Amino acid sequence: MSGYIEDYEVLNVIGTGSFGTCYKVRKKSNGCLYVWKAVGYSGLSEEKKQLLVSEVNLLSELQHPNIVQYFDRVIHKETATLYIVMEWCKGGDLSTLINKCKKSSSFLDEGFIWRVLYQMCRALQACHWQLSVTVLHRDIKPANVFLDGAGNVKLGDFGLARILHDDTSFAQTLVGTPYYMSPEVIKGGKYNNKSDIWSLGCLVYELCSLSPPFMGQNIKQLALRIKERKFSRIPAHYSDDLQKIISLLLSTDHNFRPTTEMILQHPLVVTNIAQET
Ligand SMILES: CNC(=O)c1c(C)[nH]c(/C=C2\C(=O)Nc3ccc(Cl)cc32)c1C
Repeated sequence: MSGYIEDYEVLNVIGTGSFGTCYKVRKKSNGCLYVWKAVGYSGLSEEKKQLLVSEVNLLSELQHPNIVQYFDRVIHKETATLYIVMEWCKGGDLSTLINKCKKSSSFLDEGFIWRVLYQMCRALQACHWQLSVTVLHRDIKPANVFLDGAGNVKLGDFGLARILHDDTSFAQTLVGTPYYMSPEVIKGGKYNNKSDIWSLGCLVYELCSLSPPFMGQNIKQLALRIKERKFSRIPAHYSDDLQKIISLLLSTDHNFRPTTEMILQHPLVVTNIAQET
């Protein structure tokens, strides 16, 4: 399905993510709110343009309560812009939530953090196994996790980095600081499903500590910290169970990192999620 830009009323800019600007829009035919991400494709080869459209078509097949739903795509040839129309998440993103906690010197509730872990695992499970091909998110971070109005946590903004940028290696990460980059990718290895699990571990850690587990003054120092895998315990008021599950997700060897299924069935998760529902 492909719509037209005239189908939508642009309300305001809500952010600039990887490879594009996001706008809050209203669809004229039903009055519903959506977000569209404007991605310029003028600099892409014909092959990459086809890849981009097929990638968006693949993502539109990903239908899951914990994945931001792709609804439509609009190709505006006059400006060589692809508009990707996605679900409106009225609760905003986790990066904004973390910044609010920092400003108010407060912490997120442990129960909320367990719910984020659980629902993000469900989202990754769908990405990794639901379709005929494995979809790796490749850019899990607080700014790409959203909250709807019903307490659901949603993974969004699938970094189209693999298409829009040739090299997603550590050294070539041009958009932001790669705090969540996994050890195997730093060493030049292939990004794999377990790399998403590492990033999820970094995300859960940051929800607790309001800072990433690994930081550095520069890319080189950050890479060293990640490879050394030394990180402080999450704040003392959070449970040992949460500390243990984060430590498991941050296993240096990706072979020892659990799959989404193993996490969802892990006794620590089952016990703590049962208390939440
Ligand atoms: C302060 N943040 C907001 O107000 C906010 C709200 C209420 N929603 C969003 C962002 C999105 C949103 O609501 N749906 C989205 C789908 C894809 C992407 Cl890349 C972003 C969004 C934002 C940034």
